[in-house]
Amino acid sequence: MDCVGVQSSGARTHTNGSLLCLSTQNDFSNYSILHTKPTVTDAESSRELVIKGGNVNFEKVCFAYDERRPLLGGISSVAEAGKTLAFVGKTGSGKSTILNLLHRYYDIKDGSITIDDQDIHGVTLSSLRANIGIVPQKPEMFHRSILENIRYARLNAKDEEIYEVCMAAAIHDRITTFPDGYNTKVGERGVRLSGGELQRIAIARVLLRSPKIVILDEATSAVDTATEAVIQESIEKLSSGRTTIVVAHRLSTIVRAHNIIVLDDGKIVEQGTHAELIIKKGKYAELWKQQTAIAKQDEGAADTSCDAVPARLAV
Ligand SMILES: Nc1ncnc2c1ncn2[C@@H]1O[C@H](COP(=O)(O)OP(=O)(O)OP(=O)(O)O)[C@@H](O)[C@H]1O
Repeated sequence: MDCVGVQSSGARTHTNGSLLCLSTQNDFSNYSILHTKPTVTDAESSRELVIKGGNVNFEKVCFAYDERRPLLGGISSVAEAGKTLAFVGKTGSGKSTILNLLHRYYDIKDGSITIDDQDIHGVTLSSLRANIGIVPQKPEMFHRSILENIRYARLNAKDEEIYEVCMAAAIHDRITTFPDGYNTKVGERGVRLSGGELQRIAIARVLLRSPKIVILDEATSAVDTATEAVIQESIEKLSSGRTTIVVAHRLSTIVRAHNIIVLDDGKIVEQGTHAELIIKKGKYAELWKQQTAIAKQDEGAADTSCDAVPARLAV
């Protein structure tokens, strides 16, 4: 996980998906979680993951955080090599959980997830995570400069390479407007940066590492239309030539996805391209109608009909 170990002034541990940040001023022995055995570990027979195209296959995936409350009830779908698979659905439907399972923060209860025909439970965690780049909802930053925060993704990257990925992530011009430019300190956990800036810096980090598979958990917070357009531009650069699995809250960011899965209560209720789902006039079309209506209220410009995709978003 990109965020593990990023805070030079603290310690982190990651057991069963929970993340704990501790100050170095504390006596760690008081924290029992540090002595907790991780529940997700390498099997003795684990091999290194070998990426060919980056085909990700979810096969009847079942999962529950708590046995008494089943969450995912048999999710099957494929993210084809180099293509984009998007998950949408109401809050709590299990979208982020699917990303957590792919990254093996938790192990699935039933079914399988394979990458290029290799079960993710049969490969080493380090090789799995090295081949998947994550843009999380809340990117982790450490209180250093923007340059150092991005270089964290590849320690031997030259400054010029960092500028390049920032240009691709549509954040370079913004950074250069800061008085200290790339040397700007981001504040603890990046508090001095806006949500949109943090997301683009996280995209730049992944671009620097250049993995074949990318996971993008879109931030829920609303951004204005102009920011959305630049974020969209950077996401397109990120997705290009990579298998991309996106959890989307703003449907406008996934209209070009090759397949969109609509989840409800941990089950797939619809799937298809944006155009197919709009024609279907089901849950996705309803959500699209609601979001474009809100955009119209905000901007006073968008067309709210399900049939008309705004030109900027045309498939
Ligand atoms: N670590 C956890 N332990 C127990 N329950 C969890 C955990 N993480 C998530 N859940 C629960 O699982 C359900 C699905 O959560 P998940 O984050 O996957 O939903 P989501 O569709 O991504 O929601 P959102 O759109 O709000 O981000 C929710 O009811 C949530 O409360």
